[in-house]
Amino acid sequence: MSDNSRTKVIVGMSGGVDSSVSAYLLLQQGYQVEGLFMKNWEEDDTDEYCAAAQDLEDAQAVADKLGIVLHTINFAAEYWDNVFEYFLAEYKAGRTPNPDIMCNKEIKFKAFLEFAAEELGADYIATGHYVRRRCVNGKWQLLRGLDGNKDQSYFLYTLSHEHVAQTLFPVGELEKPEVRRIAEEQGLVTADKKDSTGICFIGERKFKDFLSQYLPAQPGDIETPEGQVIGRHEGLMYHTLGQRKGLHIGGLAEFGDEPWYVVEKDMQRNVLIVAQGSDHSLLYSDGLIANQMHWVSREKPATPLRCAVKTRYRQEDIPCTLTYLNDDEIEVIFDQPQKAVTPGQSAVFYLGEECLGGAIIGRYLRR
Ligand SMILES: Nc1ncnc2c1ncn2[C@@H]1O[C@H](COP(=O)(O)OP(=O)(O)OP(=O)(O)O)[C@@H](O)[C@H]1O
Repeated sequence: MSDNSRTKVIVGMSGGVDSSVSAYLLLQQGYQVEGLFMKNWEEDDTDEYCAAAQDLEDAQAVADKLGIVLHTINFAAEYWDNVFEYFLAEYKAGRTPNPDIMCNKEIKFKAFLEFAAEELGADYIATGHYVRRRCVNGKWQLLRGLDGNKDQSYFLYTLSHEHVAQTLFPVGELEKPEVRRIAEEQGLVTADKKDSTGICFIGERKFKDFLSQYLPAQPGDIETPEGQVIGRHEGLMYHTLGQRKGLHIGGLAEFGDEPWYVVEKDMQRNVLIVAQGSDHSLLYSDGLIANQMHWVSREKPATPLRCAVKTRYRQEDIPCTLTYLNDDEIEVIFDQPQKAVTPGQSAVFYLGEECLGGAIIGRYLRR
């Protein structure tokens, strides 16, 4: 086994089970390990939602149990400027952003990485993400996590091969139940802690209440694709393409009982367009246009490229063909039409186990 005792690793410790076990595994592998807890969101006085204080307490308890130092850092200003402002601007433009992807790009693999390397003398950083890496011809590739249910590569496609070279992902080689088992066996307080869900700064609050604090809502009509007004919405930003829940349409005798789905947001007219039936043709797209294309390898592959794409986390792979339209914009054509392709979300590309990179969906294509 290689001698890791001179290699310093700073583990991002969130107070969750995955990063707790990551720290433990790195110690087992003989590294010099220290933890770093980040605070990215300032709560207001009455905030009972964000569990950051509890998370810090848990991270500290795990660090104490493992006998490692836990540092703390506040990146709330960076988070606000680079993640939250983006999140608001996207919603304002009628799109559905993914702040976790931006957080990985701007905070974990920028602010955190720089701080760990420059201030804490890290040779590597580590996180509890379920992804793996491999070195091919001197270049690091990002791979899906071994546990297909937990794979988090979708959220990490903005990494470069240099980022991947500098980061260890100890739990990416394990299945989640095994991670919990290790935590239990080692008596870590996080062993049974629930996985975090949703967007961290929103927590368990109602999304609508949260967003309305920051963006003024503009009510408008709900129309059928034929232009018949069948209801009112409270603001387009509260709705996502493909959404069924929360439309409050019903009891329209002439339309029958089939549920309604959002098929378009007409930003210019402030109209929400809905259609009936979970298989309505307007829910499907043949492809998409995306921009801000990023390749983990930083080298543009030759296109057209046959690969697989995910347009959402936890989606099955969709076989597709990717073609460049210009330096930054791509067109993706699916082999089979797909439901609810959503502007603002990311399209992430794979070749087998390798996550190649991704781009932000600008619009869907319908023939
Ligand atoms: N507040 C934080 N401070 C330090 N590192 C963090 C923080 N939040 C997340 N991370 C790092 O990013 C990884 C992935 O974060 P994510 O929010 O997806 O948590 P997770 O997959 O539920 O993992 P965990 O069980 O460790 O919380 C974590 O495992 C951890 O290494």
